[in-house]
Amino acid sequence: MSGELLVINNGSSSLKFAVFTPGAEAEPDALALRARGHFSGLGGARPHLLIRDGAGATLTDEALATDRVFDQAAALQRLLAWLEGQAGFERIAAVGHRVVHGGRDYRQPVRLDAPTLTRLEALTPLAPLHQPHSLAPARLLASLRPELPQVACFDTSFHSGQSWVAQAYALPQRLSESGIVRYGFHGLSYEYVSRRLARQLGRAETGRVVMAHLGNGASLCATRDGASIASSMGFTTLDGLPMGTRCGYLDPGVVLHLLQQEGLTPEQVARLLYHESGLLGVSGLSADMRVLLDSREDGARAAIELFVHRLVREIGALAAVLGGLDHLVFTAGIGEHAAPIRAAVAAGCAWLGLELDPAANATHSTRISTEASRVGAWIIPTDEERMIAHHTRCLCMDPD
Ligand SMILES: Nc1ncnc2c1ncn2[C@@H]1O[C@H](COP(=O)(O)OP(=O)(O)O)[C@@H](O)[C@H]1O
Ligand SMILES: CC(=O)OP(=O)(O)O
Ligand SMILES: [Mg+2]
Repeated sequence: MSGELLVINNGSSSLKFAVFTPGAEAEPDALALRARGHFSGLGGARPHLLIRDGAGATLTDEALATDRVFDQAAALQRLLAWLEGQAGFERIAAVGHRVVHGGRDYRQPVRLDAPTLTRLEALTPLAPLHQPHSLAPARLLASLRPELPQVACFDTSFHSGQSWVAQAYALPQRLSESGIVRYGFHGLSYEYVSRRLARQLGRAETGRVVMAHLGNGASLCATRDGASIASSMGFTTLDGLPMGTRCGYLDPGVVLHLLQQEGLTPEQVARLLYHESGLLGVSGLSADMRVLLDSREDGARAAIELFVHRLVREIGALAAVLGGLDHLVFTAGIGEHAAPIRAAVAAGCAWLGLELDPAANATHSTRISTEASRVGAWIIPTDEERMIAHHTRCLCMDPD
């Protein structure tokens, strides 16, 4: 395939993108990064755009217009204008999108045509913060360049081979059969990190691994020799760990209580659980871990304590499912950058045989456990965009 690959990773308040040139080999590492960009603070008071070239040099670093709401749609228009001015939109040969939910029907990356887009849009209630933002750019691009191949890469695919028992809820069978099961998310990140860990260890048999993707959304994934065994996220992106603004797992009785006793509407409950809970709700201060770590307020400390407690508890549960733990891997914004969080989690995992190397942790080294540690602890920066570019390349070169 000649031409470049555009990757769009659209989140609830951010849009990340990247441009890659495919190499001769169909390997993620063979893709040459041309540029990487990040629109942040979308829909808020301080939208911002940062673009770097493949070598990391800054191409654009600007505050975006605040005289009107700068949202995902505005970000996409700005991205297209930038592409025109740079390599030229015409040189883009295919576009890969991160789509959070593939539901029951999509277990692998898929070419996006009109019926597929419609089917994926129907999954919006299961990932309301993500699904619409992922699919809107695909619709716009399809209208601007109908001949341009577009590919959807799913967060859920990596987990689709889990055993039924890892996926099932203890609900009547007809509900499980209708698709109310655990799907798991952040799969593109886990797929990439898992490959990097294998590279670090020099073998594909990575053993019993728990990966912690700790960003705005946060989840854990247990793998055995690279295959997903269990995940902390379930049917929707609300489950599992507390996140920036999401509550994580909750007694379903709380939802019933809010609806029946407190008289909240379903929309109010959704707003509470998706947007007003998690680190933001507990701290009463911020969803941003940097702000919480810098704060001396009691709320900030409580939010961090709860976040770490739930992480340690869930890592223990996944270690039990794996029958032990060989490696613990940290990734995404908090996992890659927040040394105090990693230190607290590692302390809570000492009973599993994890011994942290504090100096390596403080300097964000790749391996952060001591030589003597029975469990290896690692920081492996994620690259969802590279993984999406890889799948897009594979699908557009070989439609089977
Ligand atoms: N240096 C840092 N120290 C602590 N937390 C950080 C740091 N840098 C980023 N983070 C946290 O990472 C989170 C965002 O992670 P990221 O992976 O970029 O999220 P997403 O891709 O889901 O938008 C935020 O909570 C942010 O505070
Ligand atoms: C699935 C999910 O929560 O994604 P993100 O971390 O990008 O919000
Ligand atoms: Mg993310």
